[in-house]
Amino acid sequence: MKIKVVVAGARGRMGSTAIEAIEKSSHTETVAALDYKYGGLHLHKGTVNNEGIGIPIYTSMSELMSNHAVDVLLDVTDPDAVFNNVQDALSHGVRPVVGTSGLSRRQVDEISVLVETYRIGCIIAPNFSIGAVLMMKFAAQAAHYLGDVEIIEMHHDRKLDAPSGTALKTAEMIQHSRPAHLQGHPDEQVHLQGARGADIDGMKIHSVRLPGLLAHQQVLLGGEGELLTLRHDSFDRKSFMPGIILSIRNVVTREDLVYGLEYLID
Ligand SMILES: NC(=O)C1=CN([C@@H]2O[C@H](COP(=O)(O)OP(=O)(O)OC[C@H]3O[C@@H](n4cnc5c(N)ncnc54)[C@H](OP(=O)(O)O)[C@@H]3O)[C@@H](O)[C@H]2O)C=CC1
Ligand SMILES: O=C(O)C1=N[C@H](C(=O)O)C[C@H](O)C1
Repeated sequence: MKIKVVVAGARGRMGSTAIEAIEKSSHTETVAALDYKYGGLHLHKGTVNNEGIGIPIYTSMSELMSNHAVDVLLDVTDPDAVFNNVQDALSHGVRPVVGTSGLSRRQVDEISVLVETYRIGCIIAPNFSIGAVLMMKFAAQAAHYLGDVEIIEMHHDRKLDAPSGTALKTAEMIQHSRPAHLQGHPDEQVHLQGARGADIDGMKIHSVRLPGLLAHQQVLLGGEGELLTLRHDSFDRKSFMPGIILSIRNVVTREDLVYGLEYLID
């Protein structure tokens, strides 16, 4: 039996690539799209039609559930939509796999409580790319020895949130191995607001948005007379697909919340 997946954000860049990957896998199938508009229409290769071609679009989880058996919700929408979608899925017994960035720490904590209440699995993956997850793990390992860190994340100019979910998760992972401390000159003078980037425990995060980019991150770790640079590049959204399929297959086996793909890979 294939795992039945509903995709929220199915018309978008990630959603349409994910549907192709879900269809290609012998373990998964897409049964419907959850959207905020176009209910009653169908979606085929990212295009909405009224000819019944492709998967049906629903604007309510209850209506969707009364027409289809569903195991997993893949959410790749936007920061304003994701939290409601996850709450809705959990209350309908559907396991969320969340790729959407921009969830606050408080929202993640609330999702954790819901997961415990309903006792069904949920995976939140700030980055589905295995290479990016390795870069984050290596950065956390390296920060134990080289504790002065600056993160530069670079994305396409259609991205809504800054800093990226990946940069925030990287900083969070580094916080476990790096005691909080001031970096740079203690009497530093900033003459242009934002010049030194965002600050987490003294670590700096810089966000670049440009056409031509997709998703890239450098973690710079400085020591006396040396610099370690860890860099990851996603050149194609296909880089996220193995992580999505891994998450969908894994979430159906669990009853807890996983926040980060590093817990699914050794
Ligand atoms: N975890 C990971 O590895 C990755 C995560 N992402 C994240 O995934 C998200 C989507 O990225 P991307 O595909 O580039 O963005 P897109 O803007 O291309 O796609 C998002 C889609 O979601 C739709 N949408 C908005 N609100 C809702 C809603 N309430 N219900 C259903 N659909 C909705 C949008 O519709 P409309 O166009 O009408 O607004 C749009 O079609 C972002 O948060 C991004 O950061 C991206 C890449 C990798
Ligand atoms: O918006 C994107 O494109 C991406 N968003 C995620 C993030 O915020 O980290 C993951 C990846 O970087 C692509």
